[in-house]
Amino acid sequence: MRQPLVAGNWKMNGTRWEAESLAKAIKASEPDPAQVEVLVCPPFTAIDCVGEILKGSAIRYGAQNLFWEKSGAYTGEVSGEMLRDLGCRYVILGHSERRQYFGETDEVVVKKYQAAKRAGLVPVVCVGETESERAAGQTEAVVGRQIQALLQAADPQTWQGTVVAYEPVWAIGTGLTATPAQAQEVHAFLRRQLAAFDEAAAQCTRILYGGSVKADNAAELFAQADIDGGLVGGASLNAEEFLKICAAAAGA
Ligand SMILES: O=C[C@H](O)COP(=O)(O)O
Repeated sequence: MRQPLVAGNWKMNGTRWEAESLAKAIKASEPDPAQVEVLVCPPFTAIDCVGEILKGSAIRYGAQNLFWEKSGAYTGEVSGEMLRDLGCRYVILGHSERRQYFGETDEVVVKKYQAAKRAGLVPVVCVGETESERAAGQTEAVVGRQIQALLQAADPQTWQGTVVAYEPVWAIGTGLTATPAQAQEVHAFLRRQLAAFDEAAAQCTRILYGGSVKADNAAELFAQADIDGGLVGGASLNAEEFLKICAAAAGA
């Protein structure tokens, strides 16, 4: 039995004051942690203050990226060890926006995965195809390449906890959600890849869906057998909407 996880990716949004207000509002109506695990990933600048707000709560917080070295002359970068020092439990890796705007390759994502594990962070590794790749019938080829790059470098002994997020690029921030059937098909494909890597990993790994998840479509997505929660962008910036999505996961 996999515990549902709903993760809010706040992306590059919000002042510290706005982040505090959002965290307070989510904490005020905190979902039952026995039913759903809730994670928020503020921008680096707000991690510390959100962590303070969330003290005493079961809501987890994490980051949206890291650099793979522990420390050194890497201007502008932040290491996994620094994130742990801030109390982060999770880190999102390989988001399509990082692949698209910052040139992150599968190789870079693997290095970041290994750095997250070294630092004791739980990686949330994102995969997903573009609209043209889907139209060309390449969804499994693209998503398969992305997950295989990771699995070939990973060790089943240390995989435990790792979260995978399927985010079709064409559904991110567009209002176009994959249908539950489309999402389930890719999630089942990913779970088969995990089974070939390690049967226990296939059973335990939470595979989240991301891409225009909203309160009104969350329940039918989360009802799919291989969808274990969501990675939520825009809708995670509104506490009421985000909490409804968490409630949908709790009830799945
Ligand atoms: O990380 C979250 C995803 O990019 C989804 O974003 P969205 O919910 O705004 O489509």
